[in-house]
Amino acid sequence: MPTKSKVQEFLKEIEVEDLVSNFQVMGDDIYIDMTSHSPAMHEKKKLEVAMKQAFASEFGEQINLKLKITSPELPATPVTNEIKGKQIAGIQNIIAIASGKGGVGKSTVAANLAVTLAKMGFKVGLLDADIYGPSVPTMLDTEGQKPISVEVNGRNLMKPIENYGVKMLSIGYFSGANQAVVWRGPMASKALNQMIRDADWGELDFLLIDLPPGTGDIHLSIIQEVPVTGAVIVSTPQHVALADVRKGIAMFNMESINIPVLGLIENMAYFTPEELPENKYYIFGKQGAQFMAEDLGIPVLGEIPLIQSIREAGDVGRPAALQENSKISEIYIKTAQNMVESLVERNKNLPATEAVKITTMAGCSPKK
Ligand SMILES: Nc1ncnc2c1ncn2[C@@H]1O[C@H](COP(=O)(O)OP(=O)(O)OP(=O)(O)O)[C@@H](O)[C@H]1O
Repeated sequence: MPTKSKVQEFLKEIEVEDLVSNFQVMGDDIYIDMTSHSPAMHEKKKLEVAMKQAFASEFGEQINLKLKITSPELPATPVTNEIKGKQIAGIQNIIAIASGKGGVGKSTVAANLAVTLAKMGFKVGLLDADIYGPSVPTMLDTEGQKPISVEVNGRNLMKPIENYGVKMLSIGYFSGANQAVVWRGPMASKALNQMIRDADWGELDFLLIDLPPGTGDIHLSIIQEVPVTGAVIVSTPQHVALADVRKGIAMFNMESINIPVLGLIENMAYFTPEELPENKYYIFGKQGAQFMAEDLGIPVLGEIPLIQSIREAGDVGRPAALQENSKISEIYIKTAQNMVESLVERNKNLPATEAVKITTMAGCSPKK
């Protein structure tokens, strides 16, 4: 038969003591008043089921657990963003690059941003989480390479492949990558988690994660398990693409996720012919992203033109932003600076974490 002190001990053991405001034991009846972590109905239900199971296995099926679970008091001040998931030693900032829709150039933008940040003197990693269509190996000319295993502090870790000053991992480097298309969410997120946590990334200022397009369960599991500092959304100016941006942003703003959106990058914002670099043709419409960003209260970090050489550069594995003193490299430097500034702004809202260190690099200028 449970006693009050045994119940007290058990509440401590299962680490819910701080949620319990009152409890009584009367024979096999145990009354517990407690508060859930979140007001969401499913959270309360989850807590109830977990408590019932735990008590039945500790004190026997005959006990009668009478739970009263109330919602936590909503804080008077708005909740500040917090870093989710366990910190990854050595990695200062994890940025998710997302798009509401496929084919908007998210991977191209991620690859160009990565090489630009590296050129600016940051230590950069790029994780290709687009397991259904990995493009990092092609875009950064590392196709066919195989990450080796290294021993670090007694653990066998994957060593990321390196090119253009960027460390990278992609499912595309592993045999069986073709099977990834049939993977379900949990398998995919397990593979990704390994590429994040069982890899020798070393010290990084930024780990960019090229997410798959859309807003599926892979996204949810990555962004819930990985301590993402902020998200960058890539879109083209068309209405259909912009409509999906709202969905992407809504996902990051979900109560259980709450990852700040650092801003929007408008890709293929206008067309510029190679021979007339000052001419801009807004073939997909003008300022759509600008209006949407204003509406959603997020900054536009950059407007990347539609240029033939961006596509060609992606195909040959040398991101266009690497072309010294070109318009496109200038645009990417400005975009990366805006992203860092937005990150600094975001980090002001944070409790002191590793991520805050980047504030010392505010307004960073490109390496000479
Ligand atoms: N600004 C640009 N100018 C010209 N071509 C571009 C530009 N951005 C991307 N592209 C080209 O568009 C195609 C699609 O780009 P990319 O693979 O980066 O899209 P994505 O959004 O990552 O696609 P998905 O996530 O659906 O695989 C590529 O051929 C790429 O070279």
